[in-house]
Amino acid sequence: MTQWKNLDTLASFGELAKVQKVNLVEAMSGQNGADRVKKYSVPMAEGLTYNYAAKQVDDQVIDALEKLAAEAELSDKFAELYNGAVINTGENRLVLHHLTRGQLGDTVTADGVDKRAFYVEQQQRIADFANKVHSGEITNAAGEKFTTVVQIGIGGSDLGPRAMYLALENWAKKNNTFKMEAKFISNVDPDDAAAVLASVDVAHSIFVLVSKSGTTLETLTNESFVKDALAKAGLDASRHMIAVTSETSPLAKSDDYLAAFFMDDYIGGRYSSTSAVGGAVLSLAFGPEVFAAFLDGAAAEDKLSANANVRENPAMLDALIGVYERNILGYPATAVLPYSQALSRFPAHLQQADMESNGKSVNRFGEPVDYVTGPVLFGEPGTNGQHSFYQLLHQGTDIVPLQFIGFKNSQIGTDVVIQDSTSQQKLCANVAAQIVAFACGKADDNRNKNFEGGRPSSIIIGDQLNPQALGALLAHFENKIMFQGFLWNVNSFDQEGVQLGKVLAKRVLAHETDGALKEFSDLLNI
Ligand SMILES: O=P(O)(O)OC[C@H]1O[C@](O)(CO)[C@@H](O)[C@@H]1O
Repeated sequence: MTQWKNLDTLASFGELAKVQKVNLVEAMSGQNGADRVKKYSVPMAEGLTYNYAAKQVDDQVIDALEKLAAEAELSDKFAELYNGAVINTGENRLVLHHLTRGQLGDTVTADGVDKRAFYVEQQQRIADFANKVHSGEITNAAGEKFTTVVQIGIGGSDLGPRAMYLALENWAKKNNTFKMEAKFISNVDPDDAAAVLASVDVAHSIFVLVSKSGTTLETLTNESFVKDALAKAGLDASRHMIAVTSETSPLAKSDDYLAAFFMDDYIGGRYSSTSAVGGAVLSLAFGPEVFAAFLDGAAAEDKLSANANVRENPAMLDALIGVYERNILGYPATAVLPYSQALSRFPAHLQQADMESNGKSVNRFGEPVDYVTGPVLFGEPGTNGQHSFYQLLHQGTDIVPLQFIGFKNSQIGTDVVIQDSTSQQKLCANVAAQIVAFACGKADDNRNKNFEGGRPSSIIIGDQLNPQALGALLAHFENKIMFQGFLWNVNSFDQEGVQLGKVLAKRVLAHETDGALKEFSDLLNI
């Protein structure tokens, strides 16, 4: 059994603080920089590479981080997690999202069933269902094929699947595996559902209601919104809706759905993209084979994450460097910057994955911690972000460590040569330029034009964003977040912080308010 200890009680953390800090401007300038780019690079799965040359680390720092990983028992804790320990202590639950994409360790039995077999069974049921929809065996009441899939869900039941869909939409079109367009309704803002419904042909749409708990206010409200639209169109909602939920949720018992597919309480919402939550919409949109390839990529990356050798484990290394930046260097935030339009919603997904997991002030035993935990995370695709918030990143008073992602090839392959370079080359040139500009800066006598440099970044580089690479990328970040939670000794798998707002909103709707809550309710005309 591993020991769960606060970060600041670990001797190796004290030692880490004493290691000489790296001067990133010097480290990344001239031949030094060139050598570091070659040296500080580690293979990920599916042809991806994690390069940390422009991070504020050197061999001494990495040695100290290795000791920290060993003392914090990161590898052993991961093994306990995938072998079925109750890692989510807050909710007394196992944490099994890795099992949705592969058998990493022992057979895990819970609720009397082999959990890997359960997840595979659900994948198979979804695959059969999707194939029947595509072949026209399952149709609308008029016997016509469904052409669009609309997912209804919020948080983890929206962000991951939506980000993954957008990431692969153009790839699937280019590779002739695109089956159906997908749309997403998430916000309880009525304009969200109304606009999506106005943009689809409801008679040929299949709606996927996704809610693990089956009780989320926004999702149930949007379900009613959709049912109302179906009824107004003279359609039987139960011929147009499927549900993805846990077997214990109220939705599981309902006859309102054409079919129901299951995840369980051991899959956190923000870790559910590789479960039935992502599986239904992605299998319908792209075919089950594409979803299977995505799972393969995630499984391959999980295997690397199980390697106890920090220098060969990109997720663990990334996590350790992130903790070094947060707790020793004192940086408050991090930005995820994919130079890939297809990853436009990937930062939004990671925002939930990271901030809902590690935005905690108490440790696993409910005791306050005396150190900072999860950073603020934000991001947008490059090069768009360069024309937006990069000013602050280059010359602002805070140093924000950056996580770039880039691909050598586009997904569609259509390109144009302007001024001797393609758009893809321009995209890649920009990310290379940004890494060096952030790290090295540029001295100028005019202070307004001076760049201090010393702003750390890493980059994940791949050949092309395909289903396998996307799976590996997702698993990398999920595992990074998990390792950081282990280091901070927080429970990364509950989210009590979202409850208070929900309770107060219910009170407002029941008109049970006083004080400031009543005044704001009045101001908003509720
Ligand atoms: O799938 P459900 O149960 O509707 O939950 C949706 C989301 O709500 C949250 O519980 C936060 O409010 C997330 O963690 C979760 O992803």
